[in-house]
Amino acid sequence: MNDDNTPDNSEGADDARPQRHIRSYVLRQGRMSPGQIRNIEEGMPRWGIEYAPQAIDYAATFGRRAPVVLEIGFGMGFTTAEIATARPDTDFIGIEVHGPGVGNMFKLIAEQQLANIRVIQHDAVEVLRDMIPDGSLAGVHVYFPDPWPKKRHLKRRLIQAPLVAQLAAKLAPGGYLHCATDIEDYGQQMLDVLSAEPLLENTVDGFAPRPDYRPLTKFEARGLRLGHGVWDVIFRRKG
Ligand SMILES: C[S@@+](CC[C@H](N)C(=O)[O-])C[C@H]1O[C@@H](n2cnc3c(N)ncnc32)[C@H](O)[C@@H]1O
Repeated sequence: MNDDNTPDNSEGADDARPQRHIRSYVLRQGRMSPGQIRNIEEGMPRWGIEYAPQAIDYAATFGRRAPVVLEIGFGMGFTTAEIATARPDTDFIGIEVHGPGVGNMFKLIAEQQLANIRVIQHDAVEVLRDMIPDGSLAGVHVYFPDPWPKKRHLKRRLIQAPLVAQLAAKLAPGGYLHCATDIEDYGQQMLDVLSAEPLLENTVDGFAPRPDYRPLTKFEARGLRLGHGVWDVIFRRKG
């Protein structure tokens, strides 16, 4: 990632190594301020979940039984905090690889005393595979995933058939998968891939109107400044 957390144009040093799966990000450590480092050191033991190849016990993690919504790639966490504040009866697990974003998420949790957010700093693909039980989620949010606009980078996009099949399997019947993007062809890709997943059905005909519960995200605002449109895609698990 570049410093502004957008994909850069290089292939990244990790491309030469054998990989278990194609990464949807290139990790740049970026410049972590002492404050951000402190936020992570203080936040991780309280609201962090360390990656481990072991299913998360939601009740033990949150100290209650409530619907659980997973967010992939929360960026700086502002949207996550706003949604979690508006939905106190739902628990949220946010996954993000970018250190400054994770630090900021912990800062927001501490400042706003948000009891219903936990954070995992790890590749979402591995977290899904190893830590999220099948049929356990009330919803999944994937807001403005890295667009990877160059043709040779399209394979890095998150929303592709194998991941969507995995996400669908993690949803409880009736649970929803909500993706949004400001890149038109990625929006169409989202609609096509979700439509082709047998476990899912569209909540509307085609693209969804932006639902009230989704605030403007940082990357959405950036896209709007650049004159982009916005495409929301919301499907439910059948059954
Ligand atoms: C373009 S930003 C959007 C951030 C935020 N959702 C927003 O709308 O402002 C995409 C984020 O996804 C994160 N990301 C990309 N691939 C990821 C992965 N496999 N696991 C976890 N986070 C990932 C990136 O680090 C980045 O912060």
